[in-house]
Amino acid sequence: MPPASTSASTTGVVVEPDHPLVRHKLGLLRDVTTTTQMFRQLVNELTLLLTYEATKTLADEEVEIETPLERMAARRISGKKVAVCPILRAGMGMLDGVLSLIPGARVGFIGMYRDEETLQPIEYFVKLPNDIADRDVILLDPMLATGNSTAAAVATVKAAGATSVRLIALIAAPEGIERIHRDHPDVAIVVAAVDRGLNEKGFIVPGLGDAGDRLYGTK
Ligand SMILES: O=P(O)(O)OC[C@H]1O[C@H](OP(=O)(O)OP(=O)(O)O)[C@H](O)[C@@H]1O
Ligand SMILES: O=c1cc[nH]c(=O)[nH]1
Ligand SMILES: [Mg+2]
Repeated sequence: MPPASTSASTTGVVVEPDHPLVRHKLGLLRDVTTTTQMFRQLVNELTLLLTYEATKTLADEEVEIETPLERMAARRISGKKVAVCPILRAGMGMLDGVLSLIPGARVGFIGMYRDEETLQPIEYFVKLPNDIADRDVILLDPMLATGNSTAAAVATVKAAGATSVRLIALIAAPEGIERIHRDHPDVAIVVAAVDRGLNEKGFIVPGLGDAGDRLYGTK
């Protein structure tokens, strides 16, 4: 018998789905010979798989429905609605993947790039749903490197009233995870892989390079 209502805490959890499809697609994504077109498609597919993981803790409840044959108890997502917030640019590549599974989600945008010298984030655009305080927020960014950008984005949505925040990323460095755990221990992280670390320029190694440039064919 399923519970009448489910709602699990996501506090501080790092989920790395152990799945052959995730491993296979991530290997293709990292490969330097992968084309822009293929890269975009893989980001979309990986995001779909990670969204399945990231939404496992959304609350659901019992509802009575009628099939063509009889009445039955079904389950329906309850409680807060979702706001998806990509961190521009690279997070935009993940947006359609989430929206194809949660088509009714509201979308907020956080424009941010990291200064190449200081590795500090520079915010250049923010547009969030007015009722973000009442929503489960899913932040999207393929790369969690130093964690400076994600930490700033979490602060931005919290300043707007958000109290439930998750991050979906594709690759993280241990340094980035530590940073989020330290500054925002309530934020759950779902990531396809945690890599070895950062190089002297703050890039994740082995990583995949610059996610935004690979998504959009810049540089
Ligand atoms: O964890 P951090 O050290 O902050 O690094 C990660 C950030 O760097 C990349 O964005 P970038 O600055 O390249 O902007 P872009 O998406 O416009 O390319 C990436 O998409 C993250 O936002
Ligand atoms: O490895 C990295 C680090 C930051 N941003 C990226 O796109 N890649
Ligand atoms: Mg970039």
